[in-house]
Amino acid sequence: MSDTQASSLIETELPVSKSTLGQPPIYILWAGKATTCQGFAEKVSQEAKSNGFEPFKIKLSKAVGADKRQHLKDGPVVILTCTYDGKPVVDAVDFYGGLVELKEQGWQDITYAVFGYGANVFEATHQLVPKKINELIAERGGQRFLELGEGDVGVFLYDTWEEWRERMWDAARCKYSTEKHDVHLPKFDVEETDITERHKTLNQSNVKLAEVVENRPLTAPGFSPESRHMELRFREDLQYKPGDVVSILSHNAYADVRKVMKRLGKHPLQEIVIKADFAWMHKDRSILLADLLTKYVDLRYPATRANIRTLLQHVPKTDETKATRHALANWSEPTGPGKKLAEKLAEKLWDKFITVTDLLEEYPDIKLPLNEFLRMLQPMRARNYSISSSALVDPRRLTLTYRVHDFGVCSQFLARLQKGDSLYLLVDPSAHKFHLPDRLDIPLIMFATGTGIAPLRGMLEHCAEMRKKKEEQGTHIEIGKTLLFFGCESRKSYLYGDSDLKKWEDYGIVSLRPAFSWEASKVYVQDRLWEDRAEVVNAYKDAVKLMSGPSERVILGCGHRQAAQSVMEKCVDIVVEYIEDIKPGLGILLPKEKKEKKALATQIVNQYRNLLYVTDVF
Ligand SMILES: Cc1cc2nc3c(=O)[nH]c(=O)nc-3n(C[C@H](O)[C@H](O)[C@H](O)COP(=O)(O)O)c2cc1C
Repeated sequence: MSDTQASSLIETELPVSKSTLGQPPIYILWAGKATTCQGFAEKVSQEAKSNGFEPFKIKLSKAVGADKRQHLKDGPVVILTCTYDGKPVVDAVDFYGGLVELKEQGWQDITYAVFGYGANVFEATHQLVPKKINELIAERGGQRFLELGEGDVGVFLYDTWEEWRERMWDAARCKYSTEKHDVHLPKFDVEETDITERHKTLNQSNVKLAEVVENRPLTAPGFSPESRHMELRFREDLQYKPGDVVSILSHNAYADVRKVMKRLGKHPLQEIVIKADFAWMHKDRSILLADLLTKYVDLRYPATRANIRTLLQHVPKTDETKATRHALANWSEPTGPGKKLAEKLAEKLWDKFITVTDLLEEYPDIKLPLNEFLRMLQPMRARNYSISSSALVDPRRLTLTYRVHDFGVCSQFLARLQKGDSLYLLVDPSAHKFHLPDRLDIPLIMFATGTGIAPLRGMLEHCAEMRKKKEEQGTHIEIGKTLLFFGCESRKSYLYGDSDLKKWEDYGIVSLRPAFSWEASKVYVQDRLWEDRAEVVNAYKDAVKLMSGPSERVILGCGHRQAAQSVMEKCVDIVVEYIEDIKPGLGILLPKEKKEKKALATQIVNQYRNLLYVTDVF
């Protein structure tokens, strides 16, 4: 804060100690109830120097009596006040009373102007106090240097005030022969703190700012769970490959924050000082509780059994709380006869995503202090999402394909974002090399379920864009045709099925093999794979011919763990049936027994895992 700013905020008392700057003083006498008048006084104070005056702000209550008045003669006096029910406000009562009772010319040699504000709905007493002060001072010998200003809180209050103030300065400068000059008015200066500080606190550095260009549903209206497509635009070029992931630090929904505050009986504006050493937060840091709950902790993390034991400790041991104690004890019993029930309930915690807050709501008997609640929470965790685009299209663009989970902090946060909103995220090269092979002419076999399509969509976009770019240059690039087995619940959740995937199929990049498990035919992705196994084997054989080594990834799967497992099992069956095509010469060595055949095929499939076949499961 500059000196000017600091001084303008300070209230003074009469007599004032004047500086040696040689500027005449201006006395700003004010009294109001709320902040209106304080703001007016502050404004005059801030503008004084540039009009050649040294400002002194004084409450009207401190300007009562002859001894005080005698110090007001060497500069203009500006009086700012209002009326309540025809009467002065508390801080103006003595001043007003003194003025009414004053018999002699006590205001002689004092130059003054009054600005009053009030509401004209109070017809009978509208502006009564400022008007009276204005008249009485004149009667008591004061010299008015400007007519009364009358602001109405209902209409144009600040216009009236600004115009009056301008006239007041003109008149004051004229009377005291001061000059208007440029003084550095205290700037309304703010410094923006590093917005990525939270990311650093939560162990995430090098985040990049992106703007939401699009955030639209991919599933048909009314389909649940909803999946969405988000397009982001960055300020700088990105270097990512399809298959890479981004890491996003989200916010808790305010509804969740409010639930906690209400249950713990905390006011929304409660600030706290962190006294314990949370690993992820500085000691002695002061922070708005709502801010901490919104940004730093995960409010949707299921309660642990240790959490429930802590909750149990905070239930008073009375007869009335017996049922609560019994219920919580069932939950947290790790051994003994209650173990089975406890395990079942613990599963429920995860199935239903039951949080500490949910338990607090369910059991009002728990009297949990705030520090204990905070201690139980996990820090907000960044969530990873596969990139579903290719940087080849535009290095500043990146798309995400995500499902909105009922209990998902991050997916719900993403779903709330709108076009034009911004978001920080970390673009992280994929740890497990879930990438396209270097040679794009190798045909690929892809499996996806649900939003597992994300990285594969990016890869297909990459292939399509590569071909398009070459065509634009008048050259041709051989792109191997991908077989995409895509498991969806129904056509309503066939993500990109009628848009991008269709477009790339028409372009010869991909051959689509959707499997709809909720439709009458009930086809799962592994069923479709089995149906088309002859083509899969042919594609595999074509790929092997072009491969430079066994670590070229030609089979890529992304989706639910269970689906990936079923696909692997089907691959084993395919190897059994097509062993001679897959491993020429091995056919005759294949054992006769079905079980042993399968064991050998499983061995072969496992051999290629993470080499030729990579999966990304969730
Ligand atoms: C209870 C009440 C009584 C008021 N009486 C009067 C009045 O008699 N005359 C008038 O001009 N304004 C009257 N006002 C309007 C106030 O002067 C006006 O709202 C002003 O902005 C309040 O200033 P403050 O921000 O210092 O509280 C009244 C307002 C309230 C709430």
